[in-house]
Amino acid sequence: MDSPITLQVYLLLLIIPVLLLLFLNKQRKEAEKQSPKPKLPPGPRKLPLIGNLHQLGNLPHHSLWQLSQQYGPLMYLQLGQAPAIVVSSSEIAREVMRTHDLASCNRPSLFSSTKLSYGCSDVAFISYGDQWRELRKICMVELFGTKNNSYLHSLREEEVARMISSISCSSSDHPIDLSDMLLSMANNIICRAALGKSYQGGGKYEWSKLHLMLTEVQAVLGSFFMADYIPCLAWIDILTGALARLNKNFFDLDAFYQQVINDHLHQSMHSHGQDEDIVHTLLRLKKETGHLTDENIKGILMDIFVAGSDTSSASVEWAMTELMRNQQTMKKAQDEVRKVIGRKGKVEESDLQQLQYLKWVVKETMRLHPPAPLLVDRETMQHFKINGYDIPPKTRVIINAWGIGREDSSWENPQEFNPERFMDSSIDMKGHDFQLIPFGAGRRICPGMNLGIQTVELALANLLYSFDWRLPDGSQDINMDETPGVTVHKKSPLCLVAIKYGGIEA
Ligand code: HEM
Repeated sequence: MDSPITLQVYLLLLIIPVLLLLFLNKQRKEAEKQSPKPKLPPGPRKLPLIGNLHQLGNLPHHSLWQLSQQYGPLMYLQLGQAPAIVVSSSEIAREVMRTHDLASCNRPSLFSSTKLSYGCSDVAFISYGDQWRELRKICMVELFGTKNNSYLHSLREEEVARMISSISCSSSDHPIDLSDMLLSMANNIICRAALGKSYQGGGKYEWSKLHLMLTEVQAVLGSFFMADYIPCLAWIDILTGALARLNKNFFDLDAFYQQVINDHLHQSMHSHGQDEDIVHTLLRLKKETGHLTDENIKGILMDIFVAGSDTSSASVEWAMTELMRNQQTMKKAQDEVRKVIGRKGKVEESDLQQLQYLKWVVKETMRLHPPAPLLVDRETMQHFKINGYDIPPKTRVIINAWGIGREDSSWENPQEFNPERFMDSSIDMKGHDFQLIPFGAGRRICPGMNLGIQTVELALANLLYSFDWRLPDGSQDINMDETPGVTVHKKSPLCLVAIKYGGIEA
């Protein structure tokens, strides 16, 4: 007797969800009719599920630049499930990073970066808001600002001098791996700034191990994209081992940072002010303000190690590469520095103001080879309009600084390496002129910009002053291929023969 009733119940259970879906669909369609569809920027057709991900290629700054030639400087893409705009002109960059900076200065919450930044407890990946403002102020005022000037200044001079002396010791018949030397120099500056006296050229903290872990982190950040773009396909990251690699890296790095912090707690704190390393400053602020957590401190350390060293070394590497391919420019830069410094023996930071041509060389290098060619992804928080197009909230913002540096309308013969183009120009690279934005612009501009620029200028000036450079016997040209990743390096290391410049000895 029960069975007809049970059948009716089953039927009802089936019909109700179907009716509900139909009802919701009708509601959605009506709502769409009432509010007109947003007018999105143009962009290429997308495939189901992956959208335009397949069009990013190995070197996304190149592929996106190509696409922008067809679809324009404000382009709309669907990256898996993430809607994104790609900005490829200085005018649109100004609109985004100045006019609509507040609406577009969030960071997307990515699976890999969230994990590595201790759940976005750092500065680079934390969402825009009060906590970001507070951490950022600590970076600008306490870590990289005038308070620490003299400490950072002496670290830079010591480490550049150390690099120059180890190049001097190499045989003038054999090529040296300049890329590797530059990376060690930049790493030593950052490690000593962060860890202070505990870090003596490696020693206790095994820099080589940390460096390997960080290199792997960069690779993971760049390649871990299934979970970041198509969450329902995250299992592919599990199968390919990306998740295991990420977990291992995080585990190793966390152990390293924990050890650093424990050791610092057992050391006597330097008095507030000169010569206080970054970890000591952060631990002091934690005690004084009660606002910082250990997660914040470890997150900021991660930012500094990941963002601070290979960006500077990559810039000098590219500058030397371009100068080797443009021997007349090399000669002008060397003549200038040798004339200004004379027989003093080394370039000091106080000399840099007089090296006008060298500064143009650095700007020109940053134009053609910004170390982070797509900056760091932002995400919009509110709706806004650019050139009549709607930009909805929660849209990723990708700014192609590499492409903007090659824009025909801003630069004459943009592919040419020509530092003289800055002769009668006031364009700087500090976020005011949107044609040249290697450090980004607006609220999220790089807080380590001054430290980065000083390191690059000082290292390059000393390399040009102290040595003449030639390609190893048998090599005709330099390979300009780039490595994929957040920071772009030369694919093959820059190997050169260094010949000590005779004009230095008195
Ligand atoms: C040549 C050297 C450097 C270059 C080219 C560079 C480039 C950049 C770029 C493009 C951004 C993203 C800006 C944006 O979103 O608009 C950034 C952010 C950042 N950089 Fe640098 N950087 C350099 C050196 C450094 C150094 C030395 C440090 C620290 C020691 C550093 C720490 C950071 C941090 C913490 C952020 C995140 C800021 C935020 O989201 O609020 N950078 N950098």
